[in-house]
Amino acid sequence: MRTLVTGGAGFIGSHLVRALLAPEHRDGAGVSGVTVLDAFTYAGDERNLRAVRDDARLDVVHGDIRDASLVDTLMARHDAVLHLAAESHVDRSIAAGGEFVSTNVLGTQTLLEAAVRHGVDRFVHVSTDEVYGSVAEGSWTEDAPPDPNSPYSASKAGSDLLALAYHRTHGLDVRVTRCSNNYGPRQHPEKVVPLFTTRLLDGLTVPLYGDGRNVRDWLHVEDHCRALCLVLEKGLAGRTYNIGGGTELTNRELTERLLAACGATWERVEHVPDRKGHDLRYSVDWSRIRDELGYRPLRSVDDGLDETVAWYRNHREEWSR
Ligand SMILES: NC(=O)c1ccc[n+]([C@@H]2O[C@H](COP(=O)([O-])OP(=O)(O)OC[C@H]3O[C@@H](n4cnc5c(N)ncnc54)[C@H](O)[C@@H]3O)[C@@H](O)[C@H]2O)c1
Ligand SMILES: Cc1cn([C@H]2C[C@H](O)[C@@H](COP(=O)(O)OP(=O)(O)O[C@H]3O[C@H](CO)[C@@H](O)[C@H](O)[C@H]3O)O2)c(=O)[nH]c1=O
Repeated sequence: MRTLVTGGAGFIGSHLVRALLAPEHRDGAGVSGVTVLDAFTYAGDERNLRAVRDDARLDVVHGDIRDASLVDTLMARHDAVLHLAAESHVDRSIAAGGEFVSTNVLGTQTLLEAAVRHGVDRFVHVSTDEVYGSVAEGSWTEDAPPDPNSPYSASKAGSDLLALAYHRTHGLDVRVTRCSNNYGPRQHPEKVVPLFTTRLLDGLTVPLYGDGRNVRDWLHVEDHCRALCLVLEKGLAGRTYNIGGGTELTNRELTERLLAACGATWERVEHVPDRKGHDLRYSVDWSRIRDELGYRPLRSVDDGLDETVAWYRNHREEWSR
């Protein structure tokens, strides 16, 4: 199975490419080769793929998912698509939403059209728990209707609905995943874990939004990538799968752990005005992927965060952007 990974030079995409090319994974996923399609925006980075760049099974194409002609040419040569390319940062979508609609909605639609035209076997659309909106208590199942609040999450919800519509209308084998907050090595320092970690290691303060009581579920990027491989191998057409990490933390609790791991104290925390429309809590019920596909997270947040901080400490100079 020749697999096209969009956004494969980004944070999650590059971990996924490494997982797909790993020897222990080769047979299970039946992946014979991987093509990365990535526009190398500010979020894409050649260094993310350094570990696999000499692998003959990997082809990296610099290009845009909105380029219909390029997408058509590539789709003709692939059996499966793992679609991760997106504008991914909520704060940027609040500052300017245009690229979010353009890449996340229109880019996804461009890929879906070409996938139908070329009879692609499987199309895994990687989405987010943010499409459900905030939940005060309990957790959203896959049956909850989308109710997004930020321009980012609205653009992702639009792309999810389009993906499912191409399944219902054209019979395309689409599988949608909605995961919680990823963390791990090589994440862009705009996101809270690498932002706080790199700033603390550099002796700077960290900006905690509002009262810091917002809750996120934390998912190690390697657990997420294992889940995506399971969905690619064993998922069902037209089905949506929530993916969680199993540990919810308030931002204050997360900050506390990062301060400890970096050897810093609360004096380094700056309380700054809240994010506009800041969702209080995200939480997904991921029993479907557990019961149907056998997924469970293997990485504990305690070890995972410590390892992540250690990674940034060990790669500080190389990774300063
Ligand atoms: N990071 C998270 O916690 C998280 C959680 C849930 C879902 N997701 C979703 O997972 C996917 C990957 O997220 P990430 O954190 O790795 O994002 P990222 O910002 O690190 O990477 C996105 C990649 O997409 C590429 N890209 C952007 N626009 C493009 C375009 N028009 N054409 C081709 N490539 C383009 C970028 O160059 C980059 O390499 C996204 O779809 C995101 O919505 C992320
Ligand atoms: C950047 C930043 C963030 N925060 C807070 C806001 C959030 O409550 C929490 C996490 O913020 P971020 O790292 O930006 O992640 P969040 O907005 O939850 O969105 C992430 O997680 C989503 C999944 O839930 C993904 O779909 C998004 O692509 C990803 O960016 O930390 C701060 O307090 N200070 C900051 O400087």
